[in-house]
Amino acid sequence: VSTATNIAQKKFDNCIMNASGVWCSDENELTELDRSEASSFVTKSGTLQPRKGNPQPRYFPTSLGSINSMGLPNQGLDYYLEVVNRLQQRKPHKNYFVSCTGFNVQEDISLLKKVAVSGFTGVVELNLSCPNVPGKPQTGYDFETVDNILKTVFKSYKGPLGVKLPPYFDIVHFNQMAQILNKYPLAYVNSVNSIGNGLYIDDTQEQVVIKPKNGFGGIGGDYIKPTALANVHAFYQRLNPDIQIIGTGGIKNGRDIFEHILCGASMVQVGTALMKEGPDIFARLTRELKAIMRDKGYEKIADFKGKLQYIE
Ligand SMILES: O=C(O)c1[nH]c(=O)[nH]c(=O)c1I
Repeated sequence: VSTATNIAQKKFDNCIMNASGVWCSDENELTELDRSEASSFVTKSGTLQPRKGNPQPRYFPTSLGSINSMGLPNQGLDYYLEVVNRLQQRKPHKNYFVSCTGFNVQEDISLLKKVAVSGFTGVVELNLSCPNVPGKPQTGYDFETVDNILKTVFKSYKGPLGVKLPPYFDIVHFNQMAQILNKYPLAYVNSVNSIGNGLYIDDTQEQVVIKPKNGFGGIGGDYIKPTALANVHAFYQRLNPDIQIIGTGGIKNGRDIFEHILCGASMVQVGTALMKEGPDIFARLTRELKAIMRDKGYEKIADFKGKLQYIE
């Protein structure tokens, strides 16, 4: 059986990789991902200037997942482009993803211009869903701004580009977002980012567990899998077929990956579980997915991608 896939007409020999923000903040972590069974990696979202991010503690793992309010700490887009462009010199090289995010549409344009002149030949992921920069609204929940950003971006950036979206919780919002997204030549939509502004409490100390924002942070892990699957399938049902879906959220075993692909995902990304288990997780996940495919008689992921059945 093969777990290979294609995104933006690029071949990946495995449909499993990291989620932006996890194990991808510097060259060391990116190199560890590159050496793992993951078929690619995406960098931490790069900004125009490096950022320290929010005060610690700003990440906390729980038995069912995680809460984070990192605050977009990163080395700056230039750093990630330098690392990735060096890795992509090797023969053969994998196809890589670089994530970036600006604080307004002009910054998004500047970031993409940097990518264009850098010689990067991979795929850009524009993060529209960071929930943890105090005072910065979730771009993905401002539909007019999303429309304006994509209209402006696609005037100047001609390379393969996907967007990272927050989770939506209303059918009308799925419809409205799909209507906007279908206007643009997107390579893919990546659903979902963490569920923003959750709260986890340590009841022995009667206290929150992260410092920023009085303990409010993005939720990942088991808590968000039903929401992630719904967003993957909702967009799979609504987007025109040349906009692919990357499924992120609640993946920690082969079954979770199988379900994301059943919902329509062409690639899946792992966040919280990767943070807990490290890059060895990709060998385990690949083994588990292949075992499920063998049991069910599927040769390749196209055999079951998007084939979720309803109850008539
Ligand atoms: O706080 C972060 O750095 C962060 N945390 C998330 O859970 N999602 C994001 O897109 C980002 I940019």
